[in-house]
Amino acid sequence: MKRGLKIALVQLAVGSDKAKNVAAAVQEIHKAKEKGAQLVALPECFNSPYGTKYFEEYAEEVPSGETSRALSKAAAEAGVCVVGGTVPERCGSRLYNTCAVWDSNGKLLAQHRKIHLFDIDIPNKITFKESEVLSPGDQLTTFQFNGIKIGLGICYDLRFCEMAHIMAKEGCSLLIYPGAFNMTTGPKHWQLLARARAVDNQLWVALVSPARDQTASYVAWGHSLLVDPWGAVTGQLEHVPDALHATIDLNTVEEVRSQIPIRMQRRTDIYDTVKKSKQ
Ligand SMILES: NC(=O)CCC(=O)C(=O)O
Repeated sequence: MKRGLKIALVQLAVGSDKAKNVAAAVQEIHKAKEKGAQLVALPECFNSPYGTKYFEEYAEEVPSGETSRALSKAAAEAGVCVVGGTVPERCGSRLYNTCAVWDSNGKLLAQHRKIHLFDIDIPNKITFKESEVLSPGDQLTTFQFNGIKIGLGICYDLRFCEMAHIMAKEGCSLLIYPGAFNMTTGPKHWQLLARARAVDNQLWVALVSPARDQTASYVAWGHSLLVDPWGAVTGQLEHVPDALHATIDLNTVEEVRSQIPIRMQRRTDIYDTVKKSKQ
């Protein structure tokens, strides 16, 4: 018997008009529902241009801000789970890069703050320092929807294999990363990292990017994609606004895990990946 979850990865065009960005997201959630999606995932930084100079201006409280309220309402009206990409979140004097997840009644299911901030310096290519304005989150985030345990990461979080490994160990069959790689690292690492996390952990991996805007100060790579637990890319968009529809088949997770049983073959007497509990 096929046990599946129908998902839509929505590669939104993001501009400087916040209300327009949010309205476009709401419209795409309804469109995805019409095409049969049960879970709709949006990109990193979908209500604001991506860049440290924008975060303060576009930031809102989560879940009480206007973007959260619009997504919660859209999730309830469409009757779908919404993995709400990310927004710059204001919490007291701090800003975070945050993904909120809404169930099909519009109730907040999960809230993940990006743990690994995007601070890189590739001379003559790209220098970016999220930590100039953002604070890092300090916990891993998983949630259940329709009997499937799903783990969340945000963009640069994808580079950290320990995080994915722990979420897999905690029972996740699907990891979703709203992300916005760029024109330097995107072609080199975007698909490679998604396939690596999928094959290492024998689960589904979905990456959701904004569409590319050549006029933006940060040009996103696009290419939202889905990788299966064998490490095969089962669907990938180009760089223009679009949506990827697919079914997450849980049988594939069990098939790979039983046929290649690395989960039982780890030499944890020699090494381990442990989750530290917060004091
Ligand atoms: N928004 C991000 O975290 C970008 C990450 C990225 O581009 C990378 O190469 O990593």
